Amino acid sequence: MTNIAKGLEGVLFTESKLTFINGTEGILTHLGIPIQEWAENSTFEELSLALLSGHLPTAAELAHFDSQLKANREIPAELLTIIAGYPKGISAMQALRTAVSHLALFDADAENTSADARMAISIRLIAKMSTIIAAIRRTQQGLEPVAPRIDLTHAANFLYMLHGEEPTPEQARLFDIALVLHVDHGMNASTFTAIATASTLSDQYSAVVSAIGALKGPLHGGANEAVMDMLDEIGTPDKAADFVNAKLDAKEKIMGVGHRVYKYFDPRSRVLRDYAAHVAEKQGKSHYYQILEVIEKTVVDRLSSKGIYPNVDFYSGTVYSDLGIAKEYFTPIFALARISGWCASVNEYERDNRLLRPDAVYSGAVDQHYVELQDRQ
Ligand SMILES: CC(=O)SCCNC(=O)CCNC(=O)[C@H](O)C(C)(C)COP(=O)(O)OP(=O)(O)OC[C@H]1O[C@@H](n2cnc3c(N)ncnc32)[C@H](O)[C@@H]1OP(=O)(O)O
Ligand SMILES: O=C([O-])CC(=O)C(=O)O
Repeated sequence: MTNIAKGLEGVLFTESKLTFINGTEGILTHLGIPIQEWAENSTFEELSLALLSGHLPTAAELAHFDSQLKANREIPAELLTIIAGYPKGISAMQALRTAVSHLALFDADAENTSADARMAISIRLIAKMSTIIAAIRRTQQGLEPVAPRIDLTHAANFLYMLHGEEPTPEQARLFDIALVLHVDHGMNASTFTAIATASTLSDQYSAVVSAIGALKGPLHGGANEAVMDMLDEIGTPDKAADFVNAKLDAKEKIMGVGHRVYKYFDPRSRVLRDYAAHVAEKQGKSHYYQILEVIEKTVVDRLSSKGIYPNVDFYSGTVYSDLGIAKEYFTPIFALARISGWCASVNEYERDNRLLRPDAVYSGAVDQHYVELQDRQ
């Protein structure tokens, strides 16, 4: 009997120096540094550069990278016109996937797959992703896009372009922490997809467009929006426990919980919960946070014996919602952060590339012969 690793669970296909996860103890590190330390001390810009370069950058390296990102924030005017012409009411992830593909058409070097070109395109993509997402949101609302500012951090500039007004320093920092928490996560489905595409020696844009498609699904990045749908469906905290129990009795999944690798609390969900709690406390407990507290307790009571706990998507939506972000944009925001992890992982893999090509056990018919159309039953 041949063993099949369904869902590729536990299959090791490469080495990586970027991210380590211990799923039983709920530990996540980047370059050996715990995620909690990155969240507390670092920024999206710094973690992105650390993963792209493989080391903790010096102040001069970080300043240079920051200036490169700022210089690359603008997107072509033609692309803005294309984005503004997308049909109204489309899903934000569909729009993002298409817009990044369109962006490649305006990059004369898009199909250059040398290591230097991949790095330069990575920087352009990281910088422009925020401008694209904000432009999609605003044009979908019938508003004018807001041009990026170079005097703001990556996080603050995104909120500024999205809302058309500068965030407070506290809002900008909270959003930056959320980005830091989402930058990378080992061989998750979208990173694996990006690597699989690049392993054919396809270009960086194609790898990222593939990854956006993989992130979109509700079993992966799309779960953050699905959590908010669930909270809206539940409505009030007193209904949360019954809702969860009924779902589990019907053998249905609760969104934002469970993970292929973590069989304990996802450490990112703990950081996000603390911030969500802090904001809820300050603003008078938001009903979303209160519902999540009940869901978490019910899930842990019923499913911790199966290793099912809240994941990163569980609390992120309440934090974004507190920042005035519509739920359709939660998954694009995941992409806004993960773009750095995708690019860093692709660039690392490409240094010693081998075509990714797994196999399947054939279980179909054998010894058959072609039957003429008129002779078939
Ligand atoms: C950023 C991220 O991608 S984090 C993940 C985001 N996704 C979600 O939150 C969606 C909800 N969660 C899930 O669907 C899953 O936990 C996944 C897809 C994340 C991981 O799935 P897998 O490792 O393939 O586990 P699988 O789906 O096979 O489930 C294993 C068992 O746990 C149960 N289980 C897993 N997740 C859940 C859940 N969210 N709610 C209830 N039960 C669950 C399954 O029903 C199954 O039970 P069984 O053995 O009795 O049949
Ligand atoms: O690692 C995974 O499978 C999913 C995940 O948490 C992530 O991509 O952040």
